[in-house]
Order: sequence, then structure tokens, then C-alpha cells
Amino acid sequence: MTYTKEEVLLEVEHVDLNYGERSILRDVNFTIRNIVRPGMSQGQVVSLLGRSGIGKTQLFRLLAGLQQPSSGSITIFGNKEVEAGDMGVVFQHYYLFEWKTIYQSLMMACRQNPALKGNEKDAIAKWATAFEVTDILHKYPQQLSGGQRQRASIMQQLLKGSAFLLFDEPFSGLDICVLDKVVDMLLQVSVSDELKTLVIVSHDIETSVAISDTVFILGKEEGQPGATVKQEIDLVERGLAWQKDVRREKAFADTLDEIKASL
Ligand SMILES: Nc1ncnc2c1ncn2[C@@H]1O[C@H](COP(=O)(O)OP(=O)(O)OP(=O)(O)O)[C@@H](O)[C@H]1O
Repeated sequence: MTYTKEEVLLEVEHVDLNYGERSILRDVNFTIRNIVRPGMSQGQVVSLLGRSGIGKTQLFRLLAGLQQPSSGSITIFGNKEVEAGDMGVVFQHYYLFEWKTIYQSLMMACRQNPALKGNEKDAIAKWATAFEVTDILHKYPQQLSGGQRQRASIMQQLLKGSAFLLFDEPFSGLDICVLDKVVDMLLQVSVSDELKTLVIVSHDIETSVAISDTVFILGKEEGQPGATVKQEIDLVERGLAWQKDVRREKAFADTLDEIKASL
């Protein structure tokens, strides 16, 4: 499979996060590069995995620009310090404007995206079909199921057009059929644009590995306070990226075992 890793899209350098004397994150470093495959529009899907309480949500907030690190930097596209609003953020509880219909919220999102000017309705119709939410567009969020809220919330962030989409635990609380659909949807989103980068923060190792091209493992190093990125797993190199039936591969099971052992 031919591919190259090109320019840096996101760079986390020497990030520390402390609360008072307590170190939560320590010297976190990782880089996401543009993956290029000839003849394809190939986005990036990156997972940050770690056990409960390790600091995933804290790192998520830093990446989203919702909080500043105590030291270090997070930059996108080479040199821009990340700020709130730079990234589309899909929270675990799928925040939606409760007093607006889904269609109104999606239209508002489209208006933040200059690339969609004049084509807002078509864009909503296209993604609503892909996400199977056409019949709920004129409902209010409180009238939707959890799965429908999730899809509407992903669509809302997608239509804003940010190159980065951050997901906090996108697979939690979904039954197996819905889970497959969500995985498919995220893959569709990731290939919708060459530079589109999905960052998934999760403790669901299996689903994250099945969908990602790269996994970063957040954990503690022996005798050190705070969590850091202990390991990067390049799933493309292992032949585990971009394959529908990846779960059947032996290398997939081996990778899961390796991750579980290092968490
Ligand atoms: N405002 C705060 N002040 C002090 N400590 C905090 C604060 N917010 C979070 N923490 C601590 O930071 C650590 C990491 O929390 P975080 O929520 O990021 O974990 P997590 O990996 O997302 O866990 P989970 O998977 O269970 O959601 C925890 O020990 C938590 O107690």
C-alpha cells in the first residue's frame, strides 16, 4: 500500500498540566502528519487511548483549546497555537441547542463555513442522508434518541468545516449495530477531505484500533508523576489501517494485546 506522511498538521510539544503541586500530564509529545495516498482523498484518524482517570479528558480539553497547558505548546498547521474554536468538538454528551430544531442548528453550523456559501441546504441534505437523520431534521434535540443526538452532533461539527474534529468517547453507550454505523460514519467523514483529521479520545481499545491509522497511548512511566504519551503505534505500517475486515487479522489481535499490556 503506497502512502507517504507529509506535512505536520498538529504538534504537541513538551506539554505539562499541573493542578497546584499535582502533575496530571507530564512532557506530552506527539505529532500528526498528513497521510497522502496517491489518487485518494485520505484524511487522518488518530486515537488517544488510556485507562480511566489517566488524563484523557484533560488532554482533550487542551487539544480543543478550552484550557491552556501549564507549559509546552500545541500548534496546528506548522505554527498556529491552538485556540478554542479551531477544532470541531464532539463531547460525550452531545451538546445541541435544545431550543432549536436540528435543521436550524445545522444551518447555523453551515453559516460558519465559508466553503459552503450558497450550498448550505445541499450540504445538510447530503450528510443527513449519509447519517440517516433526514427524518429527524425538523425535531428538537429532546425528541431524539441518544444515537440520533450523537449523529446530529457529529454533523453539526462537520458542517462547520474545521480541519480537526475531536471526539470524546464516541463509542460509549452504543449497542453493537449502532457502533458499526458510527464507525462507518466517522470513516466517511475522515475521507471527506484530504486534510480532515479526526482525533478520538477513548478507552474502547478495539473500536479505536479498528478505525485509526495511528494510536497514541497515554500512561504513566515507572516512578514518574503525571501521564505522558508512552507509545505511538503506526497501524499503517502494520497493515491494519483502512481495512474493513481488520478485526479478523491476527496482527489486530496482537496489537490489542500489546496495548492492553502497556496501559
Ligand atoms: N480541576 C481539577 N483539579 C484537580 N484535579 C483534576 C481536575 N480535573 C481533573 N483532575 C484530575 O485529573 C486526572 C485525570 O482526569 P481525566 O478526567 O482527564 O481522566 P480520564 O482519563 O478522562 O478518565 P475517564 O476515562 O474515567 O473519563 C484525575 O486524577 C482527576 O482527578
